[in-house]
Amino acid sequence: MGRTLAEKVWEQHVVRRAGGEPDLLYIDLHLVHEVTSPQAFDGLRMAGRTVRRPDLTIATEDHNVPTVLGPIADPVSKAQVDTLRKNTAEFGIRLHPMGDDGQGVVHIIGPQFGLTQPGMTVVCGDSHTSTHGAFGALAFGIGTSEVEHVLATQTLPAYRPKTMAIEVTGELPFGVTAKDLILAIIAKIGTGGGQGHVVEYRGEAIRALSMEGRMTVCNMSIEAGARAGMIAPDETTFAYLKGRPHAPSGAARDAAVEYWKTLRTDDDAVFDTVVEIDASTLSPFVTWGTNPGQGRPLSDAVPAPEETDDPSAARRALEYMGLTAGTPLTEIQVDTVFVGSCTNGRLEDLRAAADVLRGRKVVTRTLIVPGSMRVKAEAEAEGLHEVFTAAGAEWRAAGCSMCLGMNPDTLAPGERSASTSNRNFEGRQGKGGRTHLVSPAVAAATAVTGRLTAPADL
Ligand SMILES: CC(C)[C@H](C(=O)O)[C@@H](O)C(=O)O
Ligand code: SF4
Repeated sequence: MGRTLAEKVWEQHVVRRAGGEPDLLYIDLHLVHEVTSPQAFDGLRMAGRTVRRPDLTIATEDHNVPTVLGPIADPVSKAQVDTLRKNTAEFGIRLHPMGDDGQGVVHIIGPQFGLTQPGMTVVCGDSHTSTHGAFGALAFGIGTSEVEHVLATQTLPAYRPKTMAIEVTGELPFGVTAKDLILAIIAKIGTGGGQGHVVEYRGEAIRALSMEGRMTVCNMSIEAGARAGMIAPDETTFAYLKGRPHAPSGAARDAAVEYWKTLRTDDDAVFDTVVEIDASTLSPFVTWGTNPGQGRPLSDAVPAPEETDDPSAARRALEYMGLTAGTPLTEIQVDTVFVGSCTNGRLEDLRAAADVLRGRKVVTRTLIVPGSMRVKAEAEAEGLHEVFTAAGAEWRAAGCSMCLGMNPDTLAPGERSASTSNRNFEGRQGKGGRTHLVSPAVAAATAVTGRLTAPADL
C-alpha cells in the first residue's frame, strides 16, 4: 500500500523503533525562543550535558520584545530575554536578538532563511511550529522537557499520529484569502477536529496558494487540534527556496529538488480521515467568539447559541465578547486593528493590507507589525511603511506583538480588536480584551471604517 507524505517523512527519520515504545525521531531543525527554553537549558546544565547539534539549532527573541525598539521595561520579559542570551552564548547557539536584522518571530525566520526545507523534521517549544509544514516538513510544537531532550540528543521520542486529508476543491473567489480558508476549515471541523492527526492540505485551491498563504493555513492547524499540518512541496516551494541563505544551491539543489519531488502522498495511500471543502463557496471569514472555531462569513450575523454546535460555550463566548445574537457582523465596532504575527506577518500580508490602506485613513488605533526585521526591510524597500504611516497606522519593529499579551502591545479591558493573529481566547491580547480573527485585507478595511468590513464593501 502507498504511503502518505506524513508517513514518508516520519519513516525517513526513525532512528529507533521498539514494541510498545514511541519511535525515536531524528530532528533536522530545532527552533528556540525565550519563553519555553529557560528550564530546558537549566536541565542541561544540571545534567552536565552539552547541545548535541548547535548547528541545527537557532534562537530568536520574539514573544517578550517591545516593537518600539528600546530597553525592555517589564522585568519578567527582560529576565526571559537576558536568560536566552546567556544560554545561547554558553551553549554556542546562534541567536538573533532584538534589533538584529535576522530577528523575528520564530516561525517567520526559519522559512525566510531557507532553514525550513521539504522532508525535514522541525520542532520548537511552540505550538505554531505547524507553520513549517507548508514546505512539506513534518513540524510540530513540543514541551519544555522535550526541548531539553532535543537539545541534548537531537532526537525526540514520539508516537506516530493518524493522518487526515483536507481536500480543498475548486478555486477561492477573488478577495478570499488563505486566512479565510483556514478559519472556514476550523469552523467546519471544530477546534478538536484534527486531534491526534497530521493534516495534509490538498487539492486545487491549496496548490494555487503562494508559500505565504500555505504558511498561514498550516500555522493554524494547531487551532483545529491537529499535531501538524503539511502541504506537499511543488514548484511554488522550490521557487520560494531558491537563493535563500541556507537552502541548497547548484548541484546540491538539483539533487535536493529530485528528492523533494518524491515527497507526495502516493495515489493508493489511505488517510485515516478525509474532509472535503469547496473553496468556491467561501467568502471573507471572521470569528465572533472566543475560540478559532467560532467563526462565520463576515456577511452573516452573530449566531444565536442554539444555532451552534455547543450552545453553552457560545453563550459564554457572546457574554465575554459583549455581543448580541442577530447583530450583523459588519456592525461590530472595533477599537484596535492588528496586522502581524506568525499567521499573517509576512510580506504578502503587509502588501494586502497596504493595497487596502493606500490613499485612505484609519479611524482606529492600527498596529502594523512585520513578522521579522527582514520582512520590515523588504516592506520598506517597496515603500509600504509610507502607505501605512500616511494612513495613520503605526509601523513597528518585528515581534509577536499583540498576538499575545507578553509584551507592551496589548488591549485594555473591554477593548475590541480585529486581528490577523491565530487565537481569540479570553484575555489573549490583554486581560478583558476581545479579539476577532480576520485576514490582513479585512483588518485593513476594518481600520478604515472602524467596524468589521470586507475590502469589497469600502
Ligand atoms: C509562548 C508559546 C509557548 C505559545 C505557543 O506555544 O504557541 C505562543 O507562541 C502562543 O502562540 O500561544
Ligand atoms: S506570533 Fe503569536 S502565535 Fe506566533 S509564535 Fe508569536 S505568540 Fe505564538
